[in-house]
Amino acid sequence: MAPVILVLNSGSSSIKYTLFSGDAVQLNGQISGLGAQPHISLKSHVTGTRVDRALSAVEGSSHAAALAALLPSLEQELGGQGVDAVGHRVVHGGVSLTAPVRITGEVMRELKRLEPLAPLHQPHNLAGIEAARAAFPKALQSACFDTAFHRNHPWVNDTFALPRPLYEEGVRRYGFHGLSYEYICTYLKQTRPDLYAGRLVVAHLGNGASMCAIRDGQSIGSTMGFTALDGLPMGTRCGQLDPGVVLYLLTTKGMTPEEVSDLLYKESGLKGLSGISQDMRTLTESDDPKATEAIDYFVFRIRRELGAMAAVLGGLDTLVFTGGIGENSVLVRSKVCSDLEWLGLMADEAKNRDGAEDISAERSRTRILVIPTNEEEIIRRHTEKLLSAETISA
Ligand SMILES: Nc1ncnc2c1ncn2[C@@H]1O[C@H](COP(=O)(O)OP(=O)(O)O)[C@@H](O)[C@H]1O
Ligand SMILES: CC(=O)OP(=O)(O)O
Ligand SMILES: [Mg+2]
Repeated sequence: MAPVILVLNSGSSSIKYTLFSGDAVQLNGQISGLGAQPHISLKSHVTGTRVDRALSAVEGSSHAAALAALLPSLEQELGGQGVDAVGHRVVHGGVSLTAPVRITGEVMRELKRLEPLAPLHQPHNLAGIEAARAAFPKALQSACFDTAFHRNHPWVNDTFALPRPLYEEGVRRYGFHGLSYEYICTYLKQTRPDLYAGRLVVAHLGNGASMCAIRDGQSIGSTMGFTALDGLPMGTRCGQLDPGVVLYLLTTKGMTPEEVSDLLYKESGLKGLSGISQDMRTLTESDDPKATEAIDYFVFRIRRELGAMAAVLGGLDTLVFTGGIGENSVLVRSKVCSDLEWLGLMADEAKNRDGAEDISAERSRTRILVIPTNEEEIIRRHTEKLLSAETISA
């Protein structure tokens, strides 16, 4: 029988979920607006059931409560069939968790220790795990890490120029969005092996955003570092910042560490620059010059990193756009790709507008692709492997 696997991607204000039977999606959806205006949407690809409603304040009061609200629909869908495994996206795996694992007490302790390094994500990832353990006590629970994809990147990309003992205790550049990069790599390997074998840059542009230089399916360098604050500006995160600014905020301005953390994680990026919104759609529709400036800064940083990555790779064969903005924003893709003929890169504006997978102009030496990411599918594959390894050894 095909294993039944539930995949949970618990974010700061949302839980995205997909129920798989084997590799077929049986049901998917998300609970959004946790802590504000909680809402559940769900679509069954088997029975056609749809749910689209606001959750009550009680149902939306925590990740556990929200998962409990989802259970009746899941149980109805399963019709008495059990869930064999629950696969979780976990943003930070640190130095030691470098591959998907079955979640044990020891794993949970290590993940908890890493919470300060991913305050927007890790506590919610762990809340999702606790809730799933209570709801599906017999199922295998697996953790798949955003950091794992980068663990073998070169040392020069792994370290900061700080005294060595700090590196030894784990102050390193980890890199994130690894499940998304892994998905793009497996997709390219299957569909365009020639491009997979070349010099590749993937721009994962969502609410969180990062870029990764890839060779033969291996991360060579990424824009995110010790935490998911570094690199590109994001919805509410600052991206690359002179550490002197942090010292200034703490000393001259006398801000507390919590205030600085909130400023850098929740009030900066597109939201901080525009003063309007963290949402790229809202900024694109706005005619306020600050919205345009926020988009321009976002694009400027992407182009800067693209140049740096092309230098690290010794050239560029393929640029892939993915993530909510990368997949949907015609404007951002167009601005990123403008005047890059020197890099052999030219977009075809009609293809860009029409939603083609390959949006490069005929005479572009570098291919420009738009590929929807699928972190859930990667988590399913890893979880299924753990499940079958345990069945064999049992
Ligand atoms: N049609 C669109 N045009 C421009 N931006 C879009 C569009 N659809 C989604 N986005 C942007 O994608 C971002 C969310 O990306 P997503 O990858 O879904 O986020 P998350 O990191 O939370 O999973 C938001 O900034 C949103 O505005
Ligand atoms: C790591 C990270 O930034 O994740 P997300 O894009 O889901 O916020
Ligand atoms: Mg994301």
